[in-house]
Amino acid sequence: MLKNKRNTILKTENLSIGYKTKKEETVISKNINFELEKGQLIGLVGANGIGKSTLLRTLIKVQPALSGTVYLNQKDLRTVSALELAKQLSIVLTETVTSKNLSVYELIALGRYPYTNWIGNLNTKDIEIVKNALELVNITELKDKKCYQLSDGQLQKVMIARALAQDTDIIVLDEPTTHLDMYHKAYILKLLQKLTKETGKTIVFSSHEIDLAIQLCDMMIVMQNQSVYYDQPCNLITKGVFESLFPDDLISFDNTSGSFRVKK
Ligand SMILES: Nc1ncnc2c1ncn2[C@@H]1O[C@H](COP(=O)(O)OP(=O)(O)OP(=O)(O)O)[C@@H](O)[C@H]1O
Repeated sequence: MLKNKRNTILKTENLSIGYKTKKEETVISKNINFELEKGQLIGLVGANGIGKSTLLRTLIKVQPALSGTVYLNQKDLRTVSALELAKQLSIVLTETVTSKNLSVYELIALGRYPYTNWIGNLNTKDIEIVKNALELVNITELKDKKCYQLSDGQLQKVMIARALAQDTDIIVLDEPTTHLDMYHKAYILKLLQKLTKETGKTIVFSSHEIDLAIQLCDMMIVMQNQSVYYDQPCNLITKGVFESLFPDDLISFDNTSGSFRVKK
């Protein structure tokens, strides 16, 4: 049966990512091909330094592709203006929250910037969307707190609500579970899963929480030295992709439980 391509939100075609100076080009990864569909939760995993952040930065147009193409809603990313991009794609980078003096409400309201006038006045619809974002992430009671008063887990939820207020088709998060305890790692990823189902948005996140990603994601992008795999977690397990993710001297992947074990 032909797949319904209309649901594709973001697509890469023979994408090659890396860094270029006047003297040399360093290819971090190449032949990257995937199609992210509406309403899916997608986890991006791989060893330290393999290129996850480089890939995410290329997808959000912070750095150019070395070759190949990224399509956002069928349009070549190179031709998407900054304002169009802000209406279609939002980014959650908790490490870079510079405005911690703002209240939670004010920070989330900033998510409306692609739609408001230059003073940032919110109309009735904007206010409704901000309220809805607070409710979806279950942080309405935090709305008057200053961001510097929040724990890492609470701040992560606020940043997710800010991205929801931006009301884009796709939300990209770079390591949203860093600094969180086991419970809150699972909480945040489960929240992302719930949001994809309730809002129909596509959510892509990079993470070192491979076990959790296997349990919660619809699809996963697995980066290895020679290849980038894109498939459902169960298919990736069957193909043995996780077994070759790390050197096998310390940890091994258990196919039955879908998790890593330390070798004793
Ligand atoms: N600005 C840069 N210029 C040149 N090389 C870079 C730059 N930033 C990162 N790299 C290199 O690109 C490779 C991939 O780095 P990247 O940060 O994308 O990996 P990662 O998978 O996100 O790593 P981690 O899991 O440790 O965060 C590394 O070898 C890194 O040294």
